[in-house]
Amino acid sequence: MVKELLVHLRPHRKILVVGGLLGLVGSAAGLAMPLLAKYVVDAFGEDRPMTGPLLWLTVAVLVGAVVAAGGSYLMERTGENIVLGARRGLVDRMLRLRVADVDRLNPGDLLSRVTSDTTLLRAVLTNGIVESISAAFMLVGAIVMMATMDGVLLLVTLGVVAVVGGLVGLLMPRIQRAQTQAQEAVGEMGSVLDRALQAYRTVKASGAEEREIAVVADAAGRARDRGLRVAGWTSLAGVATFMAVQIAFVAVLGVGGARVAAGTLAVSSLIAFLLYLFYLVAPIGQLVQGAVQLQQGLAAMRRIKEIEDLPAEPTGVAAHASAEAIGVIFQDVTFRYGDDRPMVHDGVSFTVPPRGLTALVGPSGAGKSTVFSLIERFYEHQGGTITVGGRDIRDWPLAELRAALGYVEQDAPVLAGTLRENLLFAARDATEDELRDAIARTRLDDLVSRLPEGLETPVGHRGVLLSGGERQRVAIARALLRRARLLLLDEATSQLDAVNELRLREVVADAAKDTTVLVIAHRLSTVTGADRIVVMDGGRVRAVGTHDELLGQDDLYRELAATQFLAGQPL
Ligand SMILES: Nc1ncnc2c1ncn2[C@@H]1O[C@H](COP(=O)(O)OP(=O)(O)OP(=O)(O)O)[C@@H](O)[C@H]1O
Repeated sequence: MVKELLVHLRPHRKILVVGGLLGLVGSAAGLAMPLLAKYVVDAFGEDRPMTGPLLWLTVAVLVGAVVAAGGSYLMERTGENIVLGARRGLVDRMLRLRVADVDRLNPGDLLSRVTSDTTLLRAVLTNGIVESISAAFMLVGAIVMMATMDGVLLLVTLGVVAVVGGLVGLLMPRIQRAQTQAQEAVGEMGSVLDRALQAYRTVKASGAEEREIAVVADAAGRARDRGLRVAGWTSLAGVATFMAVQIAFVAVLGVGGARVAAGTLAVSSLIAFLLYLFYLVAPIGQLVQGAVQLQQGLAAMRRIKEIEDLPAEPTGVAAHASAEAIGVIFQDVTFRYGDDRPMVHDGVSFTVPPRGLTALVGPSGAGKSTVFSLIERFYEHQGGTITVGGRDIRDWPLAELRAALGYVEQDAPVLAGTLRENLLFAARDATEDELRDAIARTRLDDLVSRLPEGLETPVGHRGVLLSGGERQRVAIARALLRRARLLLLDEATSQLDAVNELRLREVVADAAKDTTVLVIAHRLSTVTGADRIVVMDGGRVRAVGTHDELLGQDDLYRELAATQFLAGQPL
């Protein structure tokens, strides 16, 4: 794990070395001060002029302060760049993960890894490692200087420091464990908050505000408790450090005083030694702090690595080869969402020829949406073959396959931004004419003319300013602009008003003239207009035919048509 931490440091090593050197120069200037103070005291005792030593002392203070400030700025800057690098890497990986892996993860927890864990990384990489190096330098420097003053006093000091160092070392694994738990708690809090915000309207409509607030507050409380545990162990390490220096101070004062009385040690040497001893406080504190930060960084690194280690989908840019409609063939396809999950597709076979409208119908849970997920290769089917455009789906480069498909989800998500940005989301290079054509084909002209700023009107976070029917038409326009060769449309289950429903039907029928349209149908009007209907039940295809054929042949279809579809038209 330490190696992984260093990987993040590598690109910044030059600047870190410069910053580190500046820190060292600053420390060296600081280190020289007790010595210069000794000269001042000696000069005072020996009646020599003090101007020289005093001048040096002032120069050392100034140089030390300026150089240390410059070094610390460089380090902070590098820290920000390291966080930026880690965040970019993490976000890049997150958006390329496989859908199956994202299903298991939680959006709120993922967010906390990008925001909070990366910040911890900064502390360990800059303050932690670099300041620890300069602290170690200070420590060694101070010890060398102390050795030149008096060997006996040095041994007394080192003895005390070693005992405390051992004790602090024992605390480190506990700090790391507590920090991991604290970060997990922050992730959990993100998850529950995300859940409440995603279902914001449902929460309000259910009068569940209090309950949800309590759940999030609970999670926040857990994060606090675990944070406190980290603080507890860290404080203990701090107390041990403080005690070490105090005990050493008393011991040195006792032993040193006796040696001064015996005439084996000069008073100035004892003063300088004691000053060095106090100089040890900061670097020892810094080293302990560095070790704590290292534990925190390792905990954060573990959570970042968990995501970075997940496999990513292959990347690639799809050349838009053709806009020719393509068909789909499912042949004895088997699929389940996990080894311990039930079969969702248990030998699904059907053929959708190029062009025309094919409707998928079946009771809830029959596996209809899964058909779309497999065509988009959000998941990999386990048995049988899926052929798209005459080519096994596994032989398609992923980016090329998805470029050939248009996918309209049931709740047709609209992203924040303007209507234009939403329409061009899947086809950034579409021309103004193509855009106008898609708007006309999806009967969105009304909407555009009604919106205060037309296409440039922001449609709100998740498209809250649009109706359900409008959102679906925007999503279809998006798919058309992508010049989808196969349009996968999961029809909204929500009731649409007659005008919206008619428009949507016209749009779909229109698209089916030159594109293959596969629609998960929830409306009778859709199936009556379909060229063919595939009836799914319990992970299998039980019948294929037109509406009239199926009414005569298939009991389930007859029942579905009578009960499940909206009875908008007489049978
Ligand atoms: N991401 C997933 N992970 C695990 N199981 C899933 C996942 N998506 C769907 N399932 C399960 O697979 C089965 C088929 O789901 P699917 O969404 O394909 O059905 P459907 O026919 O589209 O149903 P509906 O009309 O209600 O949307 C269901 O039992 C569902 O619980």
